[in-house]
Amino acid sequence: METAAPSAVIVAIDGPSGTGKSSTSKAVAAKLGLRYLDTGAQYRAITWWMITNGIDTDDPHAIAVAAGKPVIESGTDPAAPTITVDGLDAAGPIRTQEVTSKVSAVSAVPEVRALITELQRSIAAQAEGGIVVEGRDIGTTVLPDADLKIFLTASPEARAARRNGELKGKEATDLAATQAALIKRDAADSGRKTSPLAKAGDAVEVDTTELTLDQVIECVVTLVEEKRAAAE
Ligand SMILES: Nc1ncnc2c1ncn2[C@@H]1O[C@H](COP(=O)(O)OP(=O)(O)OP(=O)(O)O)[C@@H](O)[C@H]1O
Ligand SMILES: Nc1ccn([C@@H]2O[C@H](COP(=O)(O)O)[C@@H](O)[C@H]2O)c(=O)n1
Repeated sequence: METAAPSAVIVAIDGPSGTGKSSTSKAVAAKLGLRYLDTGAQYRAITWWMITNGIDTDDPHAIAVAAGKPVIESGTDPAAPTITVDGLDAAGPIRTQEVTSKVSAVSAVPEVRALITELQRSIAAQAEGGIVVEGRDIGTTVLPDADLKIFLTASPEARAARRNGELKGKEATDLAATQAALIKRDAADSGRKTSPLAKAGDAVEVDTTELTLDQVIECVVTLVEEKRAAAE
């Protein structure tokens, strides 16, 4: 007798910066044979395009006018996610401090959000076996009908320590400065008018402060498996 393939499942993972969304989402998708979409990378990519094309990132009107110009493509293999802008690999350039400091202003522009949201929905719709999509507004706005919504949190201290662990040897690692920068970005992302960073009413909140990454992954895998079992 043939065993039926598990049903396609759409998982939305949101939360503030440094809570473990990318690491968790990639690992969960890989373990469960799902696709993976990093929506922050898409907002970073459009921000990088604005910077390299001389658009003033403090001018929402200029950003809105240019928003439709870049072609952003995301590869959704969790083992090797990709991001290109106009066919160019943007994976490195989108992680610079300059992009990180400007991305909240660019992502707050409604025209940018409308375009990127449409792109995200079309990628999710094409993921036949299911997908894990991570960001800030996935459960609330992009995929409000997701099968499972998770909202990751962690204390600012834990998040800053994790970020500094990543930067060690590459850039200055002033813990207080790292913490201040991530709190500032969260405040901008939570305070914008159009689809701010927020927990969906039906999301499961997981505080990762005292958990290892493996424990968070295991917790989310279990929640997905429970959803799948309930749907059978
Ligand atoms: N539970 C955890 N315990 C310890 N370190 C963790 C944990 N979860 C994630 N990390 C580490 O913290 C760092 C940030 O994680 P990650 O990039 O996944 O967060 P994020 O929420 O996607 O951040 P951002 O929104 O800023 O992209 C990574 O170096 C990751 O390995
Ligand atoms: N759904 C999302 C995802 C991200 N953003 C914006 O992009 C920034 C970068 O996100 P990272 O996850 O790569 O750190 C983030 O600070 C937001 O400004 C968003 O608006 N919506």
